[in-house]
Amino acid sequence: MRKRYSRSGQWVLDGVDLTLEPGMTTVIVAGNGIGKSTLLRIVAGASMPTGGRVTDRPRTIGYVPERAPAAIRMTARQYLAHIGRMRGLSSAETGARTNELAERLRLVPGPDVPIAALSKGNGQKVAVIQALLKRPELLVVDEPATGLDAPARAELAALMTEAEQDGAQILLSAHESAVPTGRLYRLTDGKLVPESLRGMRISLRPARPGLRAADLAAEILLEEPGRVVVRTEDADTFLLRALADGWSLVEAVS
Ligand SMILES: Nc1ncnc2c1ncn2[C@@H]1O[C@H](COP(=O)(O)OP(=O)(O)OP(=O)(O)O)[C@@H](O)[C@H]1O
Repeated sequence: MRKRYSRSGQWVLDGVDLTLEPGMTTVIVAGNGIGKSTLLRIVAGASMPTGGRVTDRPRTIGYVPERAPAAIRMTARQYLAHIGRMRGLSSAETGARTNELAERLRLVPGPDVPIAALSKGNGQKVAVIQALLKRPELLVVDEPATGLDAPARAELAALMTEAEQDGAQILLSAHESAVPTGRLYRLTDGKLVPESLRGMRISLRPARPGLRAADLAAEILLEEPGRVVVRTEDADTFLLRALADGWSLVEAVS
């Protein structure tokens, strides 16, 4: 899948290939402005990719965006009643689940005040409640740590574990400072690199055109055009062998 926001703009996502599994949490880690929200919006169906597509997306999707819409004049309960109707829940089911989740997340002062009058963190709790109102088969949470106090973060973690145990596919984004547990991928240069592949990225010029770095050494974790990723502890051995074979070093970044 690829995504850019204008015809001549940079690719924010440039060849992302990701499979989510039921009952498993997948975490995308990257710094600010790299494209985490872009990827999560596309997976949740809130935005279209420029190229490629999302296949077999489950029917019931819970999506918690990074910033909850704040300017809603309805009360949280009215808004959640509306979401419950759209998801095919009865008013009794919606009411019971609203009360349960509002209590667990400690929504203050409660679901009966206008969303616009809630604090930022409590507005975020309403965004979490709407995503979990009907048990999601796909749960997408953009930076679960943002804006919530410690007890609410812990409760959200518990709710996500419950969703995982119910067999949901879960996709989260995070910064390095607060990485939840799960299968980790780093988003870098528009691509996903499994976290187990973290190490030294080494750009090389081959000794002769057409040579592949993978033929040089067994230590390579990932080969991309013009560069490889090797474990940091293997970097010296790999580089010495490459230089001895006549390759040139262009750049090495850990
Ligand atoms: N609607 C949009 N129109 C144009 N550019 C956009 C739009 N949304 C995001 N971008 C750009 O795409 C890039 C990735 O943004 P995105 O919000 O996906 O990053 P992020 O990794 O979630 O960042 P953060 O951690 O700061 O939330 C940024 O350069 C951003 O400016």
